[in-house]
Amino acid sequence: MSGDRGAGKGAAPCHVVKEEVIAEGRWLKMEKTTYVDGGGTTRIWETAKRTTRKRDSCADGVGIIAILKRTLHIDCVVLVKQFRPPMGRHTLEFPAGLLDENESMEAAALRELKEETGYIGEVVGTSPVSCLDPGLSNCTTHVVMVNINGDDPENLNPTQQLGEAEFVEVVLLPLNEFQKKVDELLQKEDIIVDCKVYMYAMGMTQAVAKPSELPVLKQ
Ligand SMILES: Nc1nc(=O)[nH]c2c1ncn2[C@H]1C[C@H](O)[C@@H](COP(=O)(O)OP(=O)(O)O)O1
Repeated sequence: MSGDRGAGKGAAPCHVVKEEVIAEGRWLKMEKTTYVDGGGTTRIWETAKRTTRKRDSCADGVGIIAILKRTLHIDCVVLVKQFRPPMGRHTLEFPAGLLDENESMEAAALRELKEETGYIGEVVGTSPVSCLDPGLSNCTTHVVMVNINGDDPENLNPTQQLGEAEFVEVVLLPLNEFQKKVDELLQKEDIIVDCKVYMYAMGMTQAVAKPSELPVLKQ
């Protein structure tokens, strides 16, 4: 991006001046953030934060892209459906959860996957710390890629380890038709899909799109 208002060369250094807590609960707080914008003007932003972020941690939690691999089966993406009070309805999400004190993202991902789905997996990739809704909050996550060996005896009858107030349904959708199957589920049920899940679905569709679908080759 070029010009005076961009965040690049020549822009005034944007920075936060102060953060004042306006309201605080058990899990969340709201702050008034005073900052200097790219034009050098001091402004106010309303910011939501989790109260649970651990000291020395730059992430609040982990999200898990878990692929269930079984002999003679199409690979499946492991999703969870649960009632989310802020949405007032059920959501379709990747398994996810908050980091415990001194817990690595890999350990948190495998723990949350076991708790929410019953599956035991193996970490095959991790994302850098990434923001979730930066216009609203400082919430951050690591996305952790996990493979599940569905032929392993410990994964034949997966048993969730849910807390008393947790009601999580596991949903398996085939990777090769992922976007189509998500769309079908959304048509059938009154649920809302998490943005990360739908972006993954769109990305998978794009990744397997045939060269003949390029506009220049389409006749
Ligand atoms: N914003 C929240 N409000 C609550 O009233 N309770 C909350 C909030 N965020 C988390 N929690 C509670 C719910 C669970 O008991 C624990 C841990 O949640 P976790 O499983 O790690 O994460 P999610 O799957 O994203 O809920 O925190």
